[in-house]
Amino acid sequence: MLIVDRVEKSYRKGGFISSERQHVLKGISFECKQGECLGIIGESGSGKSTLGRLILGIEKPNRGTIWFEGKNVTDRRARSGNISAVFQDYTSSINPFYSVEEAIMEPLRLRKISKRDIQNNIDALLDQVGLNPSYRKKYPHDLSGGETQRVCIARAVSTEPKCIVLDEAISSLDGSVQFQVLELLKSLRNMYNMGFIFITHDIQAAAYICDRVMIIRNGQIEEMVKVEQLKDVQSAYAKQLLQMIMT
Ligand SMILES: Nc1ncnc2c1ncn2[C@@H]1O[C@H](COP(=O)(O)OP(=O)(O)OP(=O)(O)O)[C@@H](O)[C@H]1O
Repeated sequence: MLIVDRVEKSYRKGGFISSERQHVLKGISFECKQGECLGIIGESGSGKSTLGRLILGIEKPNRGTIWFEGKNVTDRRARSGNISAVFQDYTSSINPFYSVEEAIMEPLRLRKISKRDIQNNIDALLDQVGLNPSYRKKYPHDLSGGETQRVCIARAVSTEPKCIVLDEAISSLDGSVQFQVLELLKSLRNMYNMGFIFITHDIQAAAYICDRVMIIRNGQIEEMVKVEQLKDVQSAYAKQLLQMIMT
């Protein structure tokens, strides 16, 4: 489904006049199957979010290609409705002037779906994320963090994408709410057979939801392991990182 092929990304260091560049991703290649959940773990600044943005097609790689079902993700038609995202900062993910229903409707409006179907969809989506229809008319300031993130998730699944990039999507939530949202993601994944790219610092959350985990270091893949083998990682760096995250 998703093929990341020798992707490189660099940014200009120190403003527009500088010719020096910071190489953030240095030849990343991996594949992700339909319905698979791939965790991405790494130290702060290792390039996880940059990789997430490239998969979403928000930014372009300097070298290499990201293919989604045979099409380059930089082509909007390849990703439209097929790949969506949930970010850590749910407060800025939703327009504060949009009601819950308007926020969920946003991606659906771009598709040729009748108004009536959209309305019916909203109730079903709210139900799937554990919110009752009374939430339709609420605004972000009326919602708790967990409820807002549920709305973001409802919006992300509204087009029934094949893949969702979740970038630290549960990190800003309290412990018990984190678990509820993880459970929700797990059940939605089974319901829609969608794949997740799960970017996180939370090894326990990754172990709970992911099939495989990629450990990234300085813009390169250090190790890729099946979740059952997380405790048997090979490289000294991966061992140290996992130890550090767990304590
Ligand atoms: N738009 C940008 N312009 C310049 N530098 C950037 C840009 N985006 C990211 N970087 C740099 O790229 C590096 C990797 O950033 P990235 O956000 O991908 O790391 P990360 O692994 O997601 O970190 P964290 O866990 O802290 O979120 C950082 O040094 C960051 O400053």
